[in-house]
Amino acid sequence: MRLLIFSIFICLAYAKIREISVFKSENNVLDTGFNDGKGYRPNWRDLDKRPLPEWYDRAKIGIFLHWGVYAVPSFGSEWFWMNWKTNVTKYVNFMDKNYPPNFTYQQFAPMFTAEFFDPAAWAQLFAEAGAKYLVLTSKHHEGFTLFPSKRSFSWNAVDVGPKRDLVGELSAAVRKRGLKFGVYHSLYEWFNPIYLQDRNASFETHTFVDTKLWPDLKQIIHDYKPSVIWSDGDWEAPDDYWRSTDLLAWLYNNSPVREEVVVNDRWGKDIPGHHGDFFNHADRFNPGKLLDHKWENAFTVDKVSWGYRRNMKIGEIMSDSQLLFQVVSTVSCGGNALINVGPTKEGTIIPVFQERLLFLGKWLAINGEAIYDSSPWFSQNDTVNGKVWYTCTKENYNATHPTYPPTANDKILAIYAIALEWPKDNWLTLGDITSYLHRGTYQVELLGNKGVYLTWKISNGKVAIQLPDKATVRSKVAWTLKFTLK
Ligand SMILES: C[C@@H]1O[C@@H](Oc2ccc([N+](=O)[O-])cc2)[C@@H](O)[C@H](O)[C@@H]1O
Repeated sequence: MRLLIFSIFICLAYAKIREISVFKSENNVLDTGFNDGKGYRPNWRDLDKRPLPEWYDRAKIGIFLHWGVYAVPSFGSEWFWMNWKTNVTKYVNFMDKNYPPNFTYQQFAPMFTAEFFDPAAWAQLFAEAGAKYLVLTSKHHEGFTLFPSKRSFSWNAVDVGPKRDLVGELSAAVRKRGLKFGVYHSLYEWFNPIYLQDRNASFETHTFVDTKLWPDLKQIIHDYKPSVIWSDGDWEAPDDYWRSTDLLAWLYNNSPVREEVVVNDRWGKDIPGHHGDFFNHADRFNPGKLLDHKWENAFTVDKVSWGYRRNMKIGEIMSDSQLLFQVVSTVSCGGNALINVGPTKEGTIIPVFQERLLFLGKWLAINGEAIYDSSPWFSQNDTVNGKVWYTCTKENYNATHPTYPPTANDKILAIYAIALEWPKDNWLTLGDITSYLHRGTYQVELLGNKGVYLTWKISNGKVAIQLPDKATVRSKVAWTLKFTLK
């Protein structure tokens, strides 16, 4: 009898402890799904053990879209509202000059018309660009949602502006083209009074997180099943304010996307670069060397802004060669490239962005075998020729440690050297691959010129490879040599 009472007591105590790792959302309890030793516990040590879902490392190339009410003024950047309200001169002047005195940011929303938004055409563009996934801003710091949030009355794309579920339509369209669909989601909202209340309480209350943030994200996850959650706007508060580990445990254990979802690293102050399936670190992060964790270089074709700006100048837009430098150096170092463009309020992607993306797609159609499903090789950036970056492909490629150099167990199928500059005399000099070519067991060809084997000469630890006549070469801007065993 005493034993029985004791065990009942233990059970009750256990149930009480469990409650702590579980939190309540609007309509139901968000159970982290950790149960009886199964699943991930809501702590970073446990969450960090999760293997990276394979598709993500294989994909390498994604498209990022920053689309919201800021596309209406389309001036400065997607930080328009904040910059204006904090009296940054150029924004104040822009408003004084072009809008009546009492004009509010909310009044921009009906002008976000998206009348030309054609999700199938966008999806075709992204597929032709060679992208394998798309990340769309479901909500930026302004709080406007591109899906019908049940908690963002009259501040979402179905109630005002486009009068369409932009997340729903685009997710369906890109999936039809075989791309994975992901969402960017800003944790904080600049001017949300409930968030500001929590902030005023030194983040000791979690009302915003419990009644807005996680219910909205759950709505997104249930309705659109995103393969990427690209979190942002985390930096004002620690991860325990956001209840990040609870959300992630639920996401990994219990959510409908638990098999294939990947998340980035922006889950609270000091978390970036430490936790998450892949690391973004800072924006436009590109370390130029191997890292020991999967990472992603998120960068923007308009070098000044993530959101669309009507007054862009051509010199502020990445050139084809700058774009390829980012893609090639990133993939060589084990990263993915997430390439951002800002659509217009009318729902178009302007021709100069289309042109850059289609250029990339044409380059990948020839050189893609050095990019997709590739792994880092022993050397990343050639030590003699700094314009050359290496990748390789492996038999039994597995993405468990996607950013490591090859090990003794790896069978390398091909080594690729991608040159970002064509040598004036047609002889490409390399250092790091020289010892492989001594043996006479390798053959070298240029992607796009299949079956044409190139000759080389070795001296002083360097190899000079004779390239074909440039007029016969299909790639522009960057060229890939493929080294295989004969
Ligand atoms: C993708 C971008 O993310 C954030 O900006 C950041 C966030 C983090 C860093 N960082 O860690 O260096 C820099 C800019 C946003 O504020 C910005 O509007 C855009 O959405």
